[in-house]
Amino acid sequence: MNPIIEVKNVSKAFGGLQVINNCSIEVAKGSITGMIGPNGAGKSTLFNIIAGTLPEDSGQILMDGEDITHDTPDQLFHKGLLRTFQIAHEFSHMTALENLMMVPPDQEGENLFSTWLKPSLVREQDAEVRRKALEVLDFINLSHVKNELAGNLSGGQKKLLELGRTMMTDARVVLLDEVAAGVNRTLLGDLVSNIERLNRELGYTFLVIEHDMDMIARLCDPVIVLAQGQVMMQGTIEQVRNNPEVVEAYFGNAL
Ligand SMILES: Nc1ncnc2c1ncn2[C@@H]1O[C@H](COP(=O)(O)OP(=O)(O)OP(=O)(O)O)[C@@H](O)[C@H]1O
Repeated sequence: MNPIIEVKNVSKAFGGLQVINNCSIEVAKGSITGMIGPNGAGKSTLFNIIAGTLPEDSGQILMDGEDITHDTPDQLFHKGLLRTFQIAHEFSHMTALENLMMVPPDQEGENLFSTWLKPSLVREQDAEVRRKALEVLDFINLSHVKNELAGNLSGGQKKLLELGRTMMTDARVVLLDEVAAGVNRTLLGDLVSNIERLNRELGYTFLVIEHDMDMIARLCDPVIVLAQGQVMMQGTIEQVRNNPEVVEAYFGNAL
């Protein structure tokens, strides 16, 4: 396997609570890797550590063999490692199109000095960003709501827009945290097929935390089961479902 992300012996405690316990995982390049586990298993904590928003106590994280353990979220963004976030409150007053156009870093148009010095360059870049944003809206099937305020979109459309935001940069690895929550079944289908297309057509690698087992089953291979801050097992969803220890100890009849 050719890992794009390697988590090596990472530990994290909150006060006296050891939440991540010498945990190691590998995410294969080009995979859609799922991460499941009972409440409190440490999934979000591990995500936050990988995404650079929470410091680990010990251990190392590599991306394509390069040490990214101490990178900030901004540095990771520039390296193509992104995490989807809910559309922040301030962005809910912007249209879907504007939300996408906000994403690219280092936009010349945002720099007053360059606006004044190189107006034609800024206009060209604005046009380019707009063209890309329209393409992304088309890809995620949201063209019909491009001028709608993001705050007025349905839960599922917001999730699609969040996914679209990752397409405005050259993402390589996308961390998805519970994207299925609150999304109706029809839009969930759209979301799943868009994730698959991004994976297949643009080569995105995904690491997905999800409680929705249907979504995990449709999308993810392999699936990592986290329990008490450690990997309990890793395998196909079938192997996970057929592992009596996993089922009995952690999921009851949920699988
Ligand atoms: N900032 C924090 N301070 C103190 N304890 C925390 C903090 N963040 C998480 N925890 C604790 O760490 C443990 C793991 O939480 P985490 O959110 O990583 O689990 P999870 O697997 O994502 O759970 P869920 O499926 O419920 O989202 C929990 O007991 C939680 O209460």
